[in-house]
Amino acid sequence: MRIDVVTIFPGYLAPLDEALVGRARRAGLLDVRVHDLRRWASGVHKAVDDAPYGGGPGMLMTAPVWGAALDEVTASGDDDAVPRLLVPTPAGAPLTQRRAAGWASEPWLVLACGRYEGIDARVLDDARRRMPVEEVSLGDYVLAGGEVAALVVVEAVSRLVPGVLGNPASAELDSFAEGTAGLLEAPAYTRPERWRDLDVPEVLRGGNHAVVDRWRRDRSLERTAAVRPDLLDALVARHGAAAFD
Ligand SMILES: Nc1nc2cc(Br)ccc2s1
Repeated sequence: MRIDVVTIFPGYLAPLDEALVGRARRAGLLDVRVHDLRRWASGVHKAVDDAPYGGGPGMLMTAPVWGAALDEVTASGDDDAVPRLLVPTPAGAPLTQRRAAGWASEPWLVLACGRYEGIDARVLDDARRRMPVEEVSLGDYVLAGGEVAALVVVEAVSRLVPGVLGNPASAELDSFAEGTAGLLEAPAYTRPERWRDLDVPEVLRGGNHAVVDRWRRDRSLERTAAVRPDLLDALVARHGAAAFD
C-alpha cells in the first residue's frame, strides 16, 4: 500500500519512521511519502493561506496551492492508478475500525493535512471530480491541524494491512473489530500471576479455552455496557437478543 501525506509541517509525520509503521516501510509493506505543501506555493513567503470570504476569524489554506499539490501527488501513481483522498477535519464522519479496515484494502491513500481554519472547500469539490474523497473526524474536538489525525489514520489503517502485524489474530480481537462483535475488548493480563495484592483471574490461568472465551465475552459486554452503551444498542439493533449469546 502506498500512503502520501501532504502537510506544511513534514516534521510532524516523523513518527511514521518509527515502530510498527517504520518497520513495515522498511519491509516494503508500506510506501509512505510525506510532502511539504510549500513546494507548490509561490512567492518569497511561500504563502499557503489567505483570509476567508465572508469574514470570520483566522485564515484558510488556498485552493491554488492545494490544487497544484494534489494534481502532482495524485498523478504520480502507476499507470492510471487513482488514490482515495482522506481529509482529517472536525466536520468529517467519525473514524471507525470498520472504515480503517476498508481503507486497509485500498492500494493508495492520500492524506491532506489542513491547518489554520481548514482548506478552501473547492479543493475537495475539485478532487471529487477525479477520485474518491472522504472527510474523517477523530472526535468532537478541534486540533491545530490535521497532522496528528493523519498519524492516527495511518497507524489505524497500516496495522490492518496484511503482513504488517506479526500476528493477524491480534487485529481480530481489537475493540470494535468483527472478532469482538464490535464490543470493547476484555481486560487482559500477563505474568506475574500475582502483582502487589492483585491476582490474574483464576479462569485465565486454567486451560479451558471455551470457558476463557465466555469469560472474555462477558467482560467485554460488561465493559461496553459501562463505557459505551451506544455500541450495545447498535449490536442489539443488528442481532437482537442473540447479541448476548
Ligand atoms: N479534530 C480535528 N481538528 C482539526 C483541525 C484542523 Br485545522 C485540521 C484537521 C483537524 S481534525
